[in-house]
Amino acid sequence: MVLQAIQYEPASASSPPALRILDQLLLPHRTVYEAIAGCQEAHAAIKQMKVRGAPAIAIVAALALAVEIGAAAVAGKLPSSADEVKERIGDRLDYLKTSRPTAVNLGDAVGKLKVVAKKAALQSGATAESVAQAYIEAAERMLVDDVSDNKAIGEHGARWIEENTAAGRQRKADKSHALQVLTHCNTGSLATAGYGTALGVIRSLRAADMLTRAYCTETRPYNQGSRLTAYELVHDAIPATLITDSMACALLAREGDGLAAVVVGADRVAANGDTANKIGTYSLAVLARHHGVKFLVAAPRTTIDLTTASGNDIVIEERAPEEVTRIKGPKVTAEGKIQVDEAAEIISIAATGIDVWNPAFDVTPAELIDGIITEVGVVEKVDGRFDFGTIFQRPS
Ligand SMILES: CSC[C@H]1O[C@H](OP(=O)(O)O)[C@H](O)[C@@H]1O
Repeated sequence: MVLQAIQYEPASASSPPALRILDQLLLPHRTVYEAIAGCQEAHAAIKQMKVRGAPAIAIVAALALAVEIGAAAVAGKLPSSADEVKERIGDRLDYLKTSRPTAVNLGDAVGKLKVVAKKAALQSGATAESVAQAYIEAAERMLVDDVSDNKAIGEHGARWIEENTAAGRQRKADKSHALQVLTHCNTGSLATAGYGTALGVIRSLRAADMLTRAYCTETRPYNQGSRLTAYELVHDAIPATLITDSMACALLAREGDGLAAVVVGADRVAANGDTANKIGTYSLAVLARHHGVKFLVAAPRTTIDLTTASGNDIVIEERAPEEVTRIKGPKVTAEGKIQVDEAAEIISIAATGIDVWNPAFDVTPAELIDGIITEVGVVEKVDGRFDFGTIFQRPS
């Protein structure tokens, strides 16, 4: 079974495109796909984090509008002119962009897709249908491009670790040596269109027989690590160990050179390399630096935001207190049987009346980042500074 956060069927002669998302609030014990008929459903699913992950959010938003437009076209209910379709596309994309603020991929996709619609509407002989079709094709290309980008990220990251870490060099020379990696949150097939970014690096290391073990943090409070990354690693039969977020320091102290790198994803990389990622990432970067372990960010170029100067300018989403004070999951019998077919239990784990701070992300300063792995190569600091100028000229 291929793990897919997103299932999409292109339009046929008689039926519009169809989109379904895997409801990640029910993973790992229940696999339920939910149909997304348009922008409202997509906005709600993204806001509730039924689907999450910077690339996946952008792709689901883009495809939800493709489904909406495709359905209108099949029903003969598109606005009558090319310009009206272009305006409708712009308005719906602006609405989708409000679903979550921190990940730049959504905003990047919105900007690019608006340009597609604008250019299509300016074509001589443009019609409502031609603008609609141009948009749908561009949205569908995002799904395909993301998987190929992630596989390239995986390869670049694996090669960098092999060449730039003691464990990598030892493991390449002698397979009796261990090479372990620690990752945070979920950056795999459940956060993207497939394969993943940081988890893509782990997959590529494993495919090259370089990886002996992956460690994943549980990533409180949403538990992307224990519910999603652990699920992906078990699914792929990659030797892996789950730790609580608070165990990371003891792990780095225990594992020494055998732990080659901490590899994480990103939601927004600012122009100076400061990186917003899941809450807890910054503390891992500090620990990695203290223990002499490489700290790597894996992200496609669509996550690099040259219009945001530094981490100080990144809006950090704050989420509901209940995500911290409650946990939800299936009951477990005294014999240890997980009751997946019964309604999930919601359990309070905090004192009533306590104030809660629940930022979904934090910012890791560029100074603590050893490399940013993209689909066109690994960017390292030169004279202490990241310069992304060249990577946007490189062909994918
Ligand atoms: C390749 S996913 C990037 C990023 O998205 C996750 O956040 P969330 O689960 O809240 O959408 C996490 O920060 C990942 O590193």
